Amino acid sequence: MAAEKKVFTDSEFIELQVQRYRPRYLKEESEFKKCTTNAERMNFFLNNEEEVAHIKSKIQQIKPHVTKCDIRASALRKLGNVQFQNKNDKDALKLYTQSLSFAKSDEEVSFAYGNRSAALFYMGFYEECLEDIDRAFKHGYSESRSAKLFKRKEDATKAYSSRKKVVKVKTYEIPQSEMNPSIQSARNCIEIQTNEKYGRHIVASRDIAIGEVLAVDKPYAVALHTDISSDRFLFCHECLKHCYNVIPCLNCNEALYCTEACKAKAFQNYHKYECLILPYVGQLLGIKFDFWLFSLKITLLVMTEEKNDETMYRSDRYKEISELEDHSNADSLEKTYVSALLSANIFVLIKEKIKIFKEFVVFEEKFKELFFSHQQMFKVNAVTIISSHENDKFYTSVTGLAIYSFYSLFNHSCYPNTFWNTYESTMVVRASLPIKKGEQCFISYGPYFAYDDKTERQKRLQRLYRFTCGCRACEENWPKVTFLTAIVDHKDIKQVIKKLTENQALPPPRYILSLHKGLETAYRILDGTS
Ligand SMILES: C[S@@+](CC[C@H](N)C(=O)[O-])C[C@H]1O[C@@H](n2cnc3c(N)ncnc32)[C@H](O)[C@@H]1O
Repeated sequence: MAAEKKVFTDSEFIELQVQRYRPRYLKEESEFKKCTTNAERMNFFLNNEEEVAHIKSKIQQIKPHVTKCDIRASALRKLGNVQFQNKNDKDALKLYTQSLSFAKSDEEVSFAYGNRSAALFYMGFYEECLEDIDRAFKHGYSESRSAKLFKRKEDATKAYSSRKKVVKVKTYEIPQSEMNPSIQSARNCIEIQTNEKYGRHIVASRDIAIGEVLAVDKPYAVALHTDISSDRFLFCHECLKHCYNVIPCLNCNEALYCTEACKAKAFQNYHKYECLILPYVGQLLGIKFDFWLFSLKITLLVMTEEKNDETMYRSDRYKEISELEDHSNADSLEKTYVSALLSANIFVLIKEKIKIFKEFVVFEEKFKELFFSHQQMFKVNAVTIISSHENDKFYTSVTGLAIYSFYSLFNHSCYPNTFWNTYESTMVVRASLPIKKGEQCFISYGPYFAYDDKTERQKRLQRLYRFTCGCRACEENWPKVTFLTAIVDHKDIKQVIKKLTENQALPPPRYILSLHKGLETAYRILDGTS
């Protein structure tokens, strides 16, 4: 379906739906206005028997997507063979993985692994190649073809042991001695404060030098985007790790994992439920909206989380997520109405297909409320993850979603003094300018004063995040500094980048360039420092 291929931002998606449901909203507006909580907003639709019956009948008419099918697996594998013969190894590899995701019988599974091992061999991923050969044999790879596979195993083993360069994903951990005693993900140079203007915010507890790491935050949860582009076959559904030889879920063809451990963890925690609605969710409303599956995942995680009353600000606990700002009441009533209506549809689908609420009426009420509240919270706090792989020649990127509890406390400035980048899904925040003790640490949520007018910036922040920016650049109405983009390669900028990356696990320099473009220069020019 064409609609599924387009990656909508949440606001674009909801805005389109708002137009669609306007006549109905206008009729029901005055009644809906009386709802004050997210549970009441969901129940506005779910307590309406006619509405629920209508949703159920739509669900009954859905023909679920085929999840496992040897004929399709074989066709995809053959398409992979064509790419392989044309030496397009990476395209071949993706098609073999797609084939694997559909493969039902052991024979098809073993062929897909066997063929993928050839693409991996020619791409130079010998370890992954050897893993796939073992998997092919485990699934009973046909004896008549085994000789080829044994030979590849021998060649890959030789090549693997004699290779010089090992590609390692860069990572960063805060050293034990520098850990913040009261914030799990922060270094001991920052603290959380609260004031009327900004709510909670991050402040330097000592002078911080340019390039210093402030926080290394792990997400509470992540989700691959639901766009069906073939890049999703190169990432782990559970941890977003980039992986050339993912293994499929046994039931569906959408979830693939980097290891058996990730597969088992995902299945146990949420995927055994998610898997049941995947063949339907895109068809019920004509689109598979990322926030629905992500919210389902977090709602299921919450239900099984162990209690932890520690006073430290934690990144791996739901309590912090539940306290994040959501500005539910700042959205227009019409948008809230439409979001609740769509969520109610998905909730009925969940109830029909997952059947986890049979005995737990209280659980069902809680689930319903959280399922909608999480989507409201994502609008302000969800982070798009871009994965890049500069270390190997098969560069690729994919977008996922993540939710971080500590990183979400950083406020925005159009003249930020920190920047972030992700290592797989770990978020590292560094100082891009020197920060004095007592100063607030800001990130940019998108707009920079150097490139956009104040009105444009404020409009964007209001539309996407529902607040009026009160940063220094906005309050003092700084002029744009567009010429800066022209000098990003100036040797002084290179010097700044060198300082930024010295002794750190290096973020790719192009990230710094694209994220901060000329801001370091702006800093030098405006404040006269270098
Ligand atoms: C991701 S949260 C940041 C943490 C938040 N201050 C809290 O107390 O949880 C984003 C919200 O912080 C506030 N905020 C962030 N940057 C701001 C700014 N430049 N001016 C005014 N308010 C801001 C807005 O309420 C915004 O919706």
